[in-house]
Amino acid sequence: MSGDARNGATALRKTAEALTYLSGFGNEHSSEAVPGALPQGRNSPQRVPLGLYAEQLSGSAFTEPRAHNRRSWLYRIRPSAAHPAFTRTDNGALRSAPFTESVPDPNRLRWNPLPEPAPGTDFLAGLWTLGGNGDATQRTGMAVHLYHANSSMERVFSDADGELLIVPEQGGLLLRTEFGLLHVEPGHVALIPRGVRFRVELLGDASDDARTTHPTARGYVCENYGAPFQLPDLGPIGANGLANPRDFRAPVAAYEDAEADGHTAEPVEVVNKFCGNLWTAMYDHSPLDVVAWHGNHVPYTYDLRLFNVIGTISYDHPDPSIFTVLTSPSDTPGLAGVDFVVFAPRWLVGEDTFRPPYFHRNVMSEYMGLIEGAYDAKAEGFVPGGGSLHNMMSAHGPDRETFERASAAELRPQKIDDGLAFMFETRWPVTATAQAAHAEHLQASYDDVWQGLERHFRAGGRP
Ligand SMILES: O=C(O)Cc1cc(O)ccc1O
Ligand SMILES: [Fe+2]
Repeated sequence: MSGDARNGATALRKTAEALTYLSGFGNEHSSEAVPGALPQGRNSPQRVPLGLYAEQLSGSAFTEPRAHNRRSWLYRIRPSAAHPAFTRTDNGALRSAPFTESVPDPNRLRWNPLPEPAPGTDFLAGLWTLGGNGDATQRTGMAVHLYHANSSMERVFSDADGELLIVPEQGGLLLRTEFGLLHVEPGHVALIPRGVRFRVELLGDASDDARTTHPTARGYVCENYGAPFQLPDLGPIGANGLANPRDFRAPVAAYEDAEADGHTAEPVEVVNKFCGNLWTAMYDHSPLDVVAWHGNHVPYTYDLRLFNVIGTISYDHPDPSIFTVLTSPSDTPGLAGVDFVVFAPRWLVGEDTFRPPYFHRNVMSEYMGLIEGAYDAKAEGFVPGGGSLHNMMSAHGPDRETFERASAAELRPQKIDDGLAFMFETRWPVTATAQAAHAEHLQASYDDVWQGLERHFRAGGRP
């Protein structure tokens, strides 16, 4: 990395670390980068302050119930409508629902991390689809993507097909969005709502040493075609707990204006994912030109280590739905299109209890990833940046080594704080893409982790 590039990365990180945010989940936020830019008392005045254009961005139908209604008003230098025609561009390794390249596979599958990307791979080019379900054109289902990038985006991306839940595993990210800037590090997540334009810039590792090497970024993305993620109901848990609403952070308004001092704006490539395909157009200005905004269809971040973990203080452990950070409800109450679940550091105190995840078969399909460290059901082979897929009704649970260790362990209070795992759990089976089903980094003998689980049964006697 050249001295200039290093200074650039350091400056970018300083920008990221100095950001301020608005607090709260689902709020009616408002923000202005220039005082007086936000119209007061109405959304669409005859003339918008400072000569801005008013524009509504709808994330729900106008007519959806108030509790589900999502829209924001953006006050921008140019209206979004001022752009040339989009033309098709290469989808790269991005695939969309319906997933028809492979037959749905009942086998337990596990992948190692993605291989190194070619030089100059930005976040968008680095997206690699593992699989998913539903239909992007019907706004149902979800896709699991991974990304591995080594270059900041210069172009801008938006996804008409769904919202993007970005789960970094390596490398900090600066997200420049229409609503302002967001900073995420591994252990945080970011949510870009449907249709919101953004650019991903790479910050590298938070430690100084790593910043002297070329920044790379790796992680996971859940593309949710269905209803926007919301906080789960808490039921008997009460009014507090799990992910607390005030810990979600939305950006403050910030805009790009290359023409500010009479300069000519550089053309900006804008890529739009629409019904499964990528489309591109060259804009004569940056679409990240929103000077003020208000509304509830906004991007946000959340630090997973702030998750208030609830579990047993007697015996057994609750089903992992107790670890739900965000849920996308489907049309059947209690049955999520997709849940985002985190296995955060926590104490295990259950008495006379097999403490790791139990053996089970689940009508829901579970994709699991690892952000850091280890996961308590797997002694080895499930590594940060890798992932496992336990599809509808497939039998899974602790590997042999974990089973033997946990069955013999002395049950003292034990802190699990050596890892951060997550799950995208969906009501529909996940069909792998061809590239995932035939990937070199697909593990050949995952089934073997359950080999050698010996018979201990003796009729008429205790083992
Ligand atoms: O499969 C997994 O590891 C996730 C999981 C954890 C747990 O404690 C119970 C059920 C479950 O699906
Ligand atoms: Fe499971």
